[in-house]
Amino acid sequence: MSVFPQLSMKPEVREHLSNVYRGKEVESEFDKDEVFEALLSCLSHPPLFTCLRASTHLHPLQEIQHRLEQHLAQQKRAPAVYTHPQLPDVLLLPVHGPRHVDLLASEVIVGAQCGNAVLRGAHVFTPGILSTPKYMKAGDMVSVFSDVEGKCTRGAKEFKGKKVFLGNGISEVDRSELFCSDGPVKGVAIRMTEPLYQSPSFDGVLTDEVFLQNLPSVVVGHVLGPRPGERILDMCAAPGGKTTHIASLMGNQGTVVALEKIRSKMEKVIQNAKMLKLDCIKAYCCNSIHAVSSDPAQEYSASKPLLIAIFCIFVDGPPYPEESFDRILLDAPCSGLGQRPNMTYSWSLKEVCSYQPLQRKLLTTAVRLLKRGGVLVYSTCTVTLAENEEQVAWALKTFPCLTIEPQVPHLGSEGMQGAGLSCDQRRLLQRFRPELAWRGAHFAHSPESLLQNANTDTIGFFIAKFIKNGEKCTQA
Ligand SMILES: C[S@@+](CC[C@H](N)C(=O)[O-])C[C@H]1O[C@@H](n2cnc3c(N)ncnc32)[C@H](O)[C@@H]1O
Repeated sequence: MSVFPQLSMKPEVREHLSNVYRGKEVESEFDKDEVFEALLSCLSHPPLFTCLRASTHLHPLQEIQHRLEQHLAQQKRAPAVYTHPQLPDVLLLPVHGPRHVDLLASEVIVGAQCGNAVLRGAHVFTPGILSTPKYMKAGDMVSVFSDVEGKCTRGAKEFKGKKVFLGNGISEVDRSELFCSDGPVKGVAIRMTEPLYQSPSFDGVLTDEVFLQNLPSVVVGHVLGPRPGERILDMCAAPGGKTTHIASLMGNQGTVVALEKIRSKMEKVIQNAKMLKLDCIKAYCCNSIHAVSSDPAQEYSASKPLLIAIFCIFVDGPPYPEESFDRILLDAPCSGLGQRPNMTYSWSLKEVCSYQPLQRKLLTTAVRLLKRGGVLVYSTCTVTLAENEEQVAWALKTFPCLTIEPQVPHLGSEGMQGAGLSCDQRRLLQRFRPELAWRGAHFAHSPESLLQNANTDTIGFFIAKFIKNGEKCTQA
């Protein structure tokens, strides 16, 4: 059963995407039109599981699983907590839904982003609320809707536009506390008691032991394969999900340099590193395109005052000499079309297409910073060819020293056709394609049948692993 409308997008973006999935080059055992329709449907629904990465650098997985089960047992509908058969630091909680929930007379409208979070188990926090009934008081039962097209004005008392039902909850605030001149009170505004998709809220739960992370993102850390004592670069780090995973896999031994262009986001990386007790992470605010210096001494003295230069060297901040990292992760900024759930994608085709050149600049810096014999992992959470397979084809052509390598674990599908890669090359890539397993409702019966879909009913995601070979890498 599909309860939500398909992901809607500008016709030009839809056509662009449709060409990827229905293109002539694409040979498919499935009906291409059905696969494309399934993609648009599954993207507007939440994935089958909530995935938690366990802090196995601090405690054994089973201990964390046990503590989580105990914690959840205090909630009314405690879901089972499964371990993942191939990922030693993952706990999976099935998401149940869509459930039957009766509509109530009082309606609260939340922004689309807040709505997406509610579908993944969150309560409604005050900044997410756009509209409430005129006389809403703390203690009132309300139905919560998402303003999927972004048309509702903040402070409205009703909304007649397109909205999607998310479930029922109990208000913890009066309306007057939400829309006052000095901003809303902080914290939870609506506690979701009957969500359409049932999944526990993890706000403030075992904060140093579990970290909410999509399953393909956890796979990225394992594919990178960091080892204790290595020097690793995460070029686009915030909020630090993958940075902290890398540091955890290294047993907090070695150095993980985390770069992030936006300062406030970089601070989130620091917070997460602290929360998970990972002090081998060194985070800096930096545009990673400029993170390489061919001659560090010259770079420091020519472009920075001496004191800043000495400070940079002392704190190990960017820029870095060529070939100075054992492994590099480029979890690139991207068009984000694989994110779930998402009911409206508002970007223009120009915006979607703007990422390919940026990703190429970042890839170029990554290749320069990587040691010979080192590993580069490139990943995105989008489903376009241009940002995924086409980037791999471009990188192989531009940097003859790069080869693509098998990935362990390989839980997704192979890379898609249409970018000129050979069959063997595509087999080495990893694409998570939820559309291939899309069934609609999340009510599998046995744990086995449920877990069978854990690796497929995920967000849309792409991973490529490269090795930089012996020869000095000059751009072709
Ligand atoms: C896909 S997100 C990274 C998610 C992160 N790896 C994680 O798992 O938590 C991409 C991040 O790259 C940052 N970013 C974009 N352009 C950048 C650049 N030129 N240099 C450094 N960071 C950049 C964005 O601000 C964003 O936080």
